[in-house]
Amino acid sequence: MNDILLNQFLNCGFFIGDLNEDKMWFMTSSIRQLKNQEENLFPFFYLNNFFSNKKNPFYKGLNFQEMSISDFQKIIDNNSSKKPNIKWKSANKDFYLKQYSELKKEISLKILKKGVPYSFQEGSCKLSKENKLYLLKNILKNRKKNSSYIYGYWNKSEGVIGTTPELLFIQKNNNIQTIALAGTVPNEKNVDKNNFINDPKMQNEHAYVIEGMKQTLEKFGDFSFGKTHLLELPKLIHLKTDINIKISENIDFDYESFLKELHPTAALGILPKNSKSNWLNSFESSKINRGYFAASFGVVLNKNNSIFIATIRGMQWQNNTLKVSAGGGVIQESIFADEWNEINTKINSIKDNLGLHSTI
Ligand SMILES: C=C(O[C@H]1C=CC=C(C(=O)O)[C@@H]1O)C(=O)O
Repeated sequence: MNDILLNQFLNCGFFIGDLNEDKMWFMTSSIRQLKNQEENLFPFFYLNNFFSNKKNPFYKGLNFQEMSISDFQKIIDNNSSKKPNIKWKSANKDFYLKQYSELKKEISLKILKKGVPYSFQEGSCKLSKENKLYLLKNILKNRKKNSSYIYGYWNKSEGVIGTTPELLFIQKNNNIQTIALAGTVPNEKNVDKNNFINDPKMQNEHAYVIEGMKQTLEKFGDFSFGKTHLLELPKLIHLKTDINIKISENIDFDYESFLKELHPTAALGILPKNSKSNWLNSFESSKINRGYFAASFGVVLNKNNSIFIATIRGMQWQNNTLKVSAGGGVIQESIFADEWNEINTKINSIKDNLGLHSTI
């Protein structure tokens, strides 16, 4: 990547990187939003919103590259960057409490088993190119070799950047790899990992995600679940189960229909997925918009190879307004104070990852 390309990338760019594989894909230069996906346009990026109702989620630029994350880091590190001076408000507790209380009512009425309320912390700052470089440098510097994915997208007025553990799926021919991820504890020195993995509340929260995924996946083929284990991130630990699906021969796999069936799973949305409950939608009709929080984001290399993630653990912006959002699964056994703590821990972990250290 030369200086001209880097400059174009910082104006308008897309990237997704796989930390386990030390591999990333990025796209820049005259990026167009396509009306529909045309087969000969591979590779392209896909960015929808949480509800998957964006009209033109396909993006194509003139320059598309694959490189190792380590090589990309060397290029980025050679350029000067600047920490953004962000004025933060406090995290929005009222917005969270309202969702939490409504959800708890629906759970007690047995309309829902699980939901994922969220909140956010808002800040203001107009991000310059040097600021974007600073955020990029930080997510690269703070990366660990684990099953997480770095991602980013921006144009002149909006953007999102972060490091997510929430893989939606990787498609390689008729094999699909996905995960169930739910149950969280801060990764602190004295954390009792055994206690965490055996905690009945955490296990239930996790089991609900698996239950929802089984219902979706059985439509596509045979699937197998790995053993539930710990995913240890720098600041948080989660319960994770790997899932593999072999797409049935009689199904002509189409990543877009699969994505729309799968997302949001109960790790980000609700269980049951097809519930008549209006809980998930109702918070969107308020003035507060999720924007790109927990949206589906992917790179489609060709018909047989794509990778999709959910944009959690990141910061998004629109003009001068920045937002760091976080959600957490709530079930019958959940306690408000613990859940609100989890939201704050997650928000802090995101700011740490981006090098925006400050307390909330
Ligand atoms: C929705 C988020 O996390 C999800 C992913 C992992 C663990 C989760 C949990 O324990 O609640 C959430 O389902 C978020 O961080 O914003």
